[in-house]
Amino acid sequence: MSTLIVNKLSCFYQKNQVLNSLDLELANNEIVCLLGESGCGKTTLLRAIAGLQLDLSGEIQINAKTVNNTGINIPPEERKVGLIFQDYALFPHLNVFDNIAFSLQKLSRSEQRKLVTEVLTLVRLKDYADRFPHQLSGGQQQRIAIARALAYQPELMLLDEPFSNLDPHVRFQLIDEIRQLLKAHSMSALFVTHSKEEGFAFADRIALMRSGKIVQIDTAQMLYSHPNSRYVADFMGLSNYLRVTVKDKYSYQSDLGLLNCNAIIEHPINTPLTLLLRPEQLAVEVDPVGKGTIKKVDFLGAYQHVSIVYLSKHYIVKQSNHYGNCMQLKVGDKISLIVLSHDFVAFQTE
Ligand SMILES: Nc1ncnc2c1ncn2[C@@H]1O[C@H](COP(=O)(O)OP(=O)(O)OP(=O)(O)O)[C@@H](O)[C@H]1O
Repeated sequence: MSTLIVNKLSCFYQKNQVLNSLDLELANNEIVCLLGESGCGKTTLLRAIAGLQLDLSGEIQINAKTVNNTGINIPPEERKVGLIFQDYALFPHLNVFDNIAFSLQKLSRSEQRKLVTEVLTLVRLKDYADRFPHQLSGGQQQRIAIARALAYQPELMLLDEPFSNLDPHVRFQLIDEIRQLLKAHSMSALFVTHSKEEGFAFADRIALMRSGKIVQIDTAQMLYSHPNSRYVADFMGLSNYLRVTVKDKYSYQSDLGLLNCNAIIEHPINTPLTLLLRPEQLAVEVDPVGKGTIKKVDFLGAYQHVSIVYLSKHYIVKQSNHYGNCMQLKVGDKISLIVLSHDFVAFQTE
């Protein structure tokens, strides 16, 4: 069963369409990350699911219950979603205990005490119940915000850039902890971030948004290695593009020679296509009669990026520094450029 189904969801701010017939499905116990350029509608989508957004059309189901559709708009407090924001949103005048107990007012004091202790234990801050928010570090405040959301026993967690105020060391430790916590409690989560690295570390799948739509949803590995468009390819990492024509079912003809494919090419012979070549799918060899010239070498420790012009086209090649032996390439060196064997991704030539 799915925890969340979003079906043809559209949203307008005045005449400005921010969500455009968007579809999304989260399986039980699945964590999905929404990535996309600023302004593409990520926060609006979270707000719509939480019940905080007006002017919606389309359907939203949470655990098979329709919370939004024509004539249906279940209020936020009845949707059983936990919300966690970037700024923690703790009440500054309440201590940790009361911050968490705030949404538990229907319970008796002893029930509240039991639940608060339980969730504080989960986030490893059992001894902090009497502290006030200003007496906690950013990471601790965020864990309290998470404890408060957990105490509410939500069916779905919605997290809007929850880690962006934290320094990198605390951030990735917390990402790891919260992921384990959500998984241990079989909870699904939808998570907004600007950071691909956070998305990779936290989510099972990444949904890449553009102009109010999800353009591809898959594991981070698939989005990187098998993007369905140049937009996704470029968003996920550095890309080189090479014009090719289909020579036969198993090979392409290109400026870099004949490229043999592992899989059958579905396009007819002579179709012009554009191949995606990640920098690590290329290699260089110093060659005094090579057709390429090195323009720049950026040494980055474990690897280096080598910028090349080959037959008037620019390429970036990544060289791993496996044994501290990054090749001693110099600007101006003549080289030949080699395409390493891999599963090719080809797009229609624009
Ligand atoms: N209250 C509002 N009134 C009018 N337009 C709004 C309002 N809130 C957001 N928008 C517009 O809706 C679009 C989507 O905003 P949203 O905050 O969902 O984007 P986002 O992808 O979360 O952006 P960011 O990554 O910068 O946080 C933007 O163009 C924004 O300017």
